[in-house]
Amino acid sequence: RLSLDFYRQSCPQFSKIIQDTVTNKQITSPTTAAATLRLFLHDCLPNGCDASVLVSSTAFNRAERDHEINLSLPGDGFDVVVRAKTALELACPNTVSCADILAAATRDLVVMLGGPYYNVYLGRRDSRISKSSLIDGHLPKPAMPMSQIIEIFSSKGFTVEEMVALSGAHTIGFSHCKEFTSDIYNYSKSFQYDPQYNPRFAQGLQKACADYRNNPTLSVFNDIMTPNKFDNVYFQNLPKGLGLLKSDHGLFTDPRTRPFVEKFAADEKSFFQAFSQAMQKLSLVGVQTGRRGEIRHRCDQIN
Ligand code: HEM
Ligand SMILES: [Ca+2]
Ligand SMILES: [Ca+2]
Repeated sequence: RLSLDFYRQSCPQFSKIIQDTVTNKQITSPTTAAATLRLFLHDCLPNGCDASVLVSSTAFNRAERDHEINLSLPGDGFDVVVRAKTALELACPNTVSCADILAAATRDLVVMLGGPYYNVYLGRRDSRISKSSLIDGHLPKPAMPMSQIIEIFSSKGFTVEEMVALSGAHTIGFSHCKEFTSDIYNYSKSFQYDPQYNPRFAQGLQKACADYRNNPTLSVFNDIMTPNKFDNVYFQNLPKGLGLLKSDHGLFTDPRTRPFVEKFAADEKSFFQAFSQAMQKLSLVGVQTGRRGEIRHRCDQIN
């Protein structure tokens, strides 16, 4: 019951307001696109694309946002949604859901960085719950075995190829040192690193992260070659040992995922096609429509 022109009558300025907000925000804060794309994933995998990740905790409820895995979600992703919501409430009060804003803003930001356009169907409603305790097991972590990562995505209806395509999101953005230092910076093995890393890359990472215990904000680009461009270079990096996270390497070493890494590395068009199709599918996971859920007045608060 979602549709492309859901707001045609009720909020004809919808697309333009999102587009303007996103453009301004990305120009002033270039980390916004990656921040928002990851935020969208972290909304959609646990209990569907329903803006549950945007809700702030209260004295009575520990919200998803305060789950450990969500603490590193950057403020810019939340901020761009709030800005669009503020503008949309002025133009069309009580009409547009935060979940639709996040879905549409993510698409527009991917396109701004050179990624493919895909259709975002609209009419999602916002969740009336957000519980930190419901997150476990729904989001992938770099140290998980590939089987478990595949299982998380397949439980939401994604094939292995779609999972690999979605992981191409790591063509932009960055990761904090603590997400990969156990692999490149293993003191007990006297500076040995996981052999899947290119040795010079591993040394570079050791240097960049040398002080990460004192400075937990230290971070490294996911795609060291073209960190701000949405392209297929992420996949070209993996066979060279230039993947950052253990899960990135895993996509190349695991025989189930490797053929897709090779295909997307060789052919950007096929990556873009698979990514757009999988993103459109991601944007439909578990959506609430009709009279379920609500249109939140504020994206960080259940009505
Ligand atoms: C396959 C399993 C995946 C794992 C284990 C994983 C894990 C991670 C981790 C640990 C980070 C670093 C976060 C930080 O330190 O702040 C990260 C960053 C990121 N992830 Fe993933 N991810 C996966 C798949 C995906 C998918 C499917 C998407 C989107 C469709 C995605 C989008 C992003 C983006 C855009 C960033 C950069 C965030 C930023 O720069 O602010 N990831 N991921
Ligand atoms: Ca959600
Ligand atoms: Ca890139």
